[in-house]
Amino acid sequence: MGRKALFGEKQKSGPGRKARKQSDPVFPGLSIANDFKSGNIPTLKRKRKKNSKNKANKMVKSLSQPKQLKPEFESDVESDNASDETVRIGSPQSDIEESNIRRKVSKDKTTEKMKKAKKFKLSLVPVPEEESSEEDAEVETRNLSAVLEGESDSDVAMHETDSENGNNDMSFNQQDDEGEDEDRDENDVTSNEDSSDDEKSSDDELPIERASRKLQRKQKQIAKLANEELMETNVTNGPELVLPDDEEIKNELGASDLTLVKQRISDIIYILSDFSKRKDPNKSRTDYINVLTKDLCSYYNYNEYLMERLIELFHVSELKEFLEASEVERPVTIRTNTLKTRRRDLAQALINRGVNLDPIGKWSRVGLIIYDSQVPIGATPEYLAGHYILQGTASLLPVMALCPQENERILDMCAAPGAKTSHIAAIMKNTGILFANDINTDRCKAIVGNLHRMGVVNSVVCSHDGRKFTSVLTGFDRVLLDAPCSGTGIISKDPAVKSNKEEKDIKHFSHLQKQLILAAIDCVDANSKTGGYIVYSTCSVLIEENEWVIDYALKKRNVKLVPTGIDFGKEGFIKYREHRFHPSLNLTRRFYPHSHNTDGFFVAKLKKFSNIIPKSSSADGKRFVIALIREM
Ligand SMILES: C[S@@+](CC[C@H](N)C(=O)[O-])C[C@H]1O[C@@H](n2cnc3c(N)ncnc32)[C@H](O)[C@@H]1O
Repeated sequence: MGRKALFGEKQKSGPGRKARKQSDPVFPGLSIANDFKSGNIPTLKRKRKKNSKNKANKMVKSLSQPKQLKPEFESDVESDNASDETVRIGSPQSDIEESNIRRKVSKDKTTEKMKKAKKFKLSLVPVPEEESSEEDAEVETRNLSAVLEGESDSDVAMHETDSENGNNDMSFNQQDDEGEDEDRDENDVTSNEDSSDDEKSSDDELPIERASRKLQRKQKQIAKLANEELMETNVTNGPELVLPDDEEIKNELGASDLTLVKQRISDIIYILSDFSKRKDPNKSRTDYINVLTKDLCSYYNYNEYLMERLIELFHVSELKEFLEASEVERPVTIRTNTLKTRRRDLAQALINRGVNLDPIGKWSRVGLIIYDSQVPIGATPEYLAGHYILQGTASLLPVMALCPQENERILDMCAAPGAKTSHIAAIMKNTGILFANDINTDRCKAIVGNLHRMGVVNSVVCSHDGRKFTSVLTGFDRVLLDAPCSGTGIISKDPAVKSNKEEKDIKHFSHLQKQLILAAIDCVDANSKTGGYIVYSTCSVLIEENEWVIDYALKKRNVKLVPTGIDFGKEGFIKYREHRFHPSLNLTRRFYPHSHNTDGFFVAKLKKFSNIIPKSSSADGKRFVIALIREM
């Protein structure tokens, strides 16, 4: 697994880096050849002598065989020196001139490219000091950015050959660079790149030592450049920022260009991250937060209420990461249905169909991440045969926390469309009895369809209001409450959440969740021999739908929080603004798109230790119901 299947041959886009034909040799001068002919190179060591000899031989041979420039080379010279027609280079002098032209063109272009690279790669590019470093730096920049983007060597090679096909300038530069690299390797005498260092180092220095020294020098340059850039950014930020008033913000919002807004977001975040030092003395934190809220709303299309909740939830710099990650879709993941197949076999079958995949991670034995696929992943024969289900990574976590056992009686209180139900059934190995309930009868059809396809035979699908499920059945070993929620953790899937979830919606969900969790607890038998557990989960990141609900349940019922068994994710909050939650809320887990590359998710696991409903809570319960009625 993890190996990419080769389905169809890759189109050859040109010779590889190593195999590429070198451009015609370029001679900085004839002195070496003449020296060699006269035997006047006394200080060279044996290997260098050999290299020089080879090179001189090549030079002599080349001089005796006049060559024509290659078309791509010609076009480059032509473009930069329009008056120069294609030239036959037949004399040493013209070779030298040719070499100079080539070097000039190459240097100009390399410098230009370096400037571009510097602009986009920011701190990753070394400052060019001399021609050869520029060329090395460029190659390194390409490689480094390839590494950062997760490309393999072959990918880098592919880019190079692509550029060869598509862009003569690129091709010319690369060939020229490589040619010069080889010259340096072949003959250090003519290289001025390391001359000063070479003087310092001993003649016996190993190539690897020389390379290492060169690398260190580049790293220093990178650090220096990064620092300079940081300083530059800092200088333009902070004190120079003038906060606009409401009228100005309104006018800006009318404009289609959000560049100004984006810049101000960065500036304000910069100031807020060290407020006492960077603030304008005449402005308060609230002033900055107000403008930031408006700017973020207009830039990312959120309503103000939701943005305010998120600003309260995250540190400003983390908030931006969350917002950015919520704009990007999560990777496609599937869960192997172990009732029908094994992950290894499924992976192989899908690889054979042209799917590029990997296991999700060590923590799951059934999940697979799909990088790309030549077939629609929701319509393969394996899918139709129920060998897998499309399921987000985070949605595996509540079932793992529930930890179903064979032969138990389990309730999935809000089950549609049944992804988690079928996961539970698979872990139970189709034993015991599993109730899949959902208030929405239409959505219950989806549960039935999924359970059929997946070969689940231990389930009863029913449609009741979960809040009243105690009047239907109780005495379960475990209950999963994957509660209806605002969906603030899955904004990348449903961007409408950003604008359509208002305060009243969050309040509505929070109340519904509190009612559902009490019902879920009441459905569980505290004396279950194997269980007595309730798992609560949402795909929301808001405290009102998560920690508040659990804290409420802890007060109302004889339950305690226990570890979820998931060894990643962030701890739930135990304090939030003026609120203080039960300290055990640190046992709950939060998952975020920007930190875990999963949907935003919350998971809590409760153990019921008594079936008695605390008396005080019944009075509270009445008050709660009255409050609810008033709000409706
Ligand atoms: C987050 S979805 C459940 C997803 C499901 N667990 C899965 O993994 O496929 C929440 C579900 O709760 C259902 N729901 C909403 N209110 C309910 C209630 N009072 N009782 C039972 N189900 C309810 C909705 O119809 C919706 O299907």
